[in-house]
Amino acid sequence: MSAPFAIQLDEVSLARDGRTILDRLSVGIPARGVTALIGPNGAGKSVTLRIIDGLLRPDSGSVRLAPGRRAFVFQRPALVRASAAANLALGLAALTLSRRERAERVAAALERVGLSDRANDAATRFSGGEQQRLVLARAWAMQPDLLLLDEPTASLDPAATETIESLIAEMARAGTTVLLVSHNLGQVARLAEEVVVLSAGRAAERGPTRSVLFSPRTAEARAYLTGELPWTSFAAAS
Ligand SMILES: Nc1ncnc2c1ncn2[C@@H]1O[C@H](COP(=O)(O)OP(=O)(O)OP(=O)(O)O)[C@@H](O)[C@H]1O
Repeated sequence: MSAPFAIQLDEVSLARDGRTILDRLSVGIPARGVTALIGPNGAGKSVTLRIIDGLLRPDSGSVRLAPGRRAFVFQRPALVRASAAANLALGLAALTLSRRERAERVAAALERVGLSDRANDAATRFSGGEQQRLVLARAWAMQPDLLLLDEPTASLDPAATETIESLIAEMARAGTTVLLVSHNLGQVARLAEEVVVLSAGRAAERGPTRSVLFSPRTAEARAYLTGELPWTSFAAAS
């Protein structure tokens, strides 16, 4: 794998029910910082994350990952019917930690997302925003080398969004490779250094966040961004 990339997809294709979902997708994700994967509904963003995580196997092409621990935060929080603390401890089960270290990490993670007083409450009864804070706390406690995020703040209130964004930024600063799927372009601008625009299962464009968001070079990226940034179309109309 070329040194600066933590993830390298080469000519990855996937079809389902006779429809092409990924079309010889080739893209490298830098080891450092946050990379955002953006693009219209159905472009193949979630499928790409699932392939990277090994949940889906492509029909052809290769996926190479730098070695290390992965954490995947789904759009809908995946929690078991147990307390918040137990859900966090489960996330740490694969790590070699003493009982005391595990308890300390669980407590620190709950504290980090402002849920210390909810440690013993049933996680599946938490509100959507609380559940999402909890799954992010679980990922944080795992100290992963690679963090895959699928619209982690969709439907969260501004305060919860802020907490989650600061956690993501902190993990990236600590050396975690972050790949973020988001339609929230403000969030993409706040967090990501690099942006990849996916369109119809191909990487239509990639580059530094500001240049992709504000000066897209391709028709696919422009079409997506015009739809997503209303002020762009207002500017064009005036
Ligand atoms: N298991 C599956 N079987 C059949 N089709 C699938 C399957 N998984 C995904 N697809 C299709 O693949 C396409 C890409 O889906 P994906 O969820 O990756 O889109 P996305 O870019 O994440 O979109 P969104 O922004 O709406 O979340 C969609 O048309 C979807 O219907």
